[in-house]
Amino acid sequence: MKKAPQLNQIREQITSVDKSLLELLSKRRQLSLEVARSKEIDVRPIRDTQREKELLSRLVKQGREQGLDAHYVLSLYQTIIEDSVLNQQAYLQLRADQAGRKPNYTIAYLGARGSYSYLAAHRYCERREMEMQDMGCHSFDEIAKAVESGHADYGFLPIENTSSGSINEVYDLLQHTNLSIVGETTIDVSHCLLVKPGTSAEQITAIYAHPQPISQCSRYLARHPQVKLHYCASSAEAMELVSRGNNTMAAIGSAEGGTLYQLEPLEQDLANQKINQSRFIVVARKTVVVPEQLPAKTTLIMATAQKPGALVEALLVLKAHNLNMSKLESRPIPGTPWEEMFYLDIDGNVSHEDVQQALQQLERITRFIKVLGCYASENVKPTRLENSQLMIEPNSSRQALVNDCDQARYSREFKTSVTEVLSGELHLGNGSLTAITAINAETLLPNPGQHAHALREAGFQAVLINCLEPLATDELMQLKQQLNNAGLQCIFSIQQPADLTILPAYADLLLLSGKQMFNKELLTKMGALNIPIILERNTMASEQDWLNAADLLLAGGNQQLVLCEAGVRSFSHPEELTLDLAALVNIKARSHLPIMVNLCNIDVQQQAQLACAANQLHTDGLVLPAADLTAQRQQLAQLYQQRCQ
Ligand SMILES: O=C(O)C(=O)C[C@]1(C(=O)O)C=C[C@@H](O)C=C1
Repeated sequence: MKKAPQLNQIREQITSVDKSLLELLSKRRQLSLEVARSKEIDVRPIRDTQREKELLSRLVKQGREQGLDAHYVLSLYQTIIEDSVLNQQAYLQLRADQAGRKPNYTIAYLGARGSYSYLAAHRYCERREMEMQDMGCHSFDEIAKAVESGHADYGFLPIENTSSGSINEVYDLLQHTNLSIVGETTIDVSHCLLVKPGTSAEQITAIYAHPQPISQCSRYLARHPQVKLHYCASSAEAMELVSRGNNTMAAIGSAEGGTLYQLEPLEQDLANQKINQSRFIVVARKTVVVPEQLPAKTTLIMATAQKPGALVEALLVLKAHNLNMSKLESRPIPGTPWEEMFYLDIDGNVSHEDVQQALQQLERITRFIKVLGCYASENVKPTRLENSQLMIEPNSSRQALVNDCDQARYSREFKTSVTEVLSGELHLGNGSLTAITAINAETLLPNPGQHAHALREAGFQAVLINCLEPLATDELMQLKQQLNNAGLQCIFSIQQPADLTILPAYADLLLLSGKQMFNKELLTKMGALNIPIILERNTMASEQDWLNAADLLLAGGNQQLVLCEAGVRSFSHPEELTLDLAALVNIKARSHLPIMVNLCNIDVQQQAQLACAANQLHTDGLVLPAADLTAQRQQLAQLYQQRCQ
């Protein structure tokens, strides 16, 4: 028998190859900095996508000759180029700020060493070769105060997470502080199960974690129901507790943070979502000037006039100046019910003419407007290659994994005209507002005919029926008939796979509950139906997850699809849902599918105001919970009127 080569010898060779790879990567970084120096003198933009395309297509070709597949080479180099661009940006920004350079900087952040905020701050400083003195704080307010009072030079505040959405507390804080946003940074949040060395999985009886990681790892935790969960104020506190404890305890945190507490990762990638990232903003007392060559982002807050269409009017100003809005968020103004403050991120430099002009125009049509900061954008969009360049060679097993993003069925590239979904008098996607009310079957059943007419008269076009208990087929039939007789469409919600065996026969439309959004089998089955489907977003789903689910459904053949935003989880109040209004705008830009908003799971106090905001942003439909019909009739009249203006 042939003798197997010695494992140790092969590993030694791998170690030596890895060392050479790192040396080469370091050399490439140095060269990239030389390029930045040359661009500083010539005043050329950092990003040169033409050069990147040439470089990537050559590398993909050379990689193939070495037996490496195109996607592997492409994703490796996209990471390398992102690093190169961010280093060049950091270098040029530093050169611009040179006059104010200090030997070291005090950085205020949430939690203690090892927390995700600490890691973000650490990485930010490392790239800028800034000596960091860390100042852990207990709250966002404490961070702001530390910077305002001069005890810290910079503050790091988490602003959004790909799984749990915007962090409202930080947005609210920005309304009251005079600090400026001077930078941003995004980190991968990779949750691990951290234990004391020598601990085995069977020994663990308690897990310590911050509520945010607990909600982001819910599926992993559900697989271990016997383990007791302990909520902590920060990931750092959880790690500290475990480091002082015994082998029955584990913490959820990053592997990097764990090393600071002598903890080892027993399991990795615990989060429900594969891509889990957090974006932080950096605040300081003084503004910075972003050099010409850097892609800049300007964040502003504004309160629009109290009249219908005011927000759209403001957004049209940005459009007229060709300014892209990368984020839109709304928050209530404390003490002024029904009024809200909008937060906008614009791709543009505040010192540029187009941004200046847009701001002046906005000043004329808003009640309040303030620039929170202009800073270098760290959103490095990867350069893509043509699909033909990435075509997988025959016999490659990776072919099935190719996700042809440019040709995604939900995208505007795939279909230029907006999809219109018609069912009876309900018309979604034609620019008008459709109003749907959500009611439990038990409420409707005693007298469905009378109920249906009252709902129609109040201004609704459809009823979303929730069945708390399974209904008999004659009851289902009765509900549909009575609603249809009153001119209303009947929507049933699919909460679990079994619902699909009965409900389609008695519904005009079906709503797939967000809870089932990741259920591929169910998506495929609903894609095979010839009945309009409303696809609700899962509270933990990113926009891309949601669109991917839509794509799977469309692939089944059913093109009568409507998306429905129903709220996502946020950092500050993970137990409550936050309506993601920016998703409404983003999805409309990316997809031809109609999109509506379900307010049933949102805090009652905020529903009226959010309905107004969603209407101003041209939502195709609104789902409102059952309420007093006279009040709802008035609300709908106002919304329809607002829409016509
Ligand atoms: O060639 C350049 O101009 C560079 O700045 C280097 C580099 C790279 O890392 O390869 C980085 C950014 C540019 O967009 C293109 C290429």
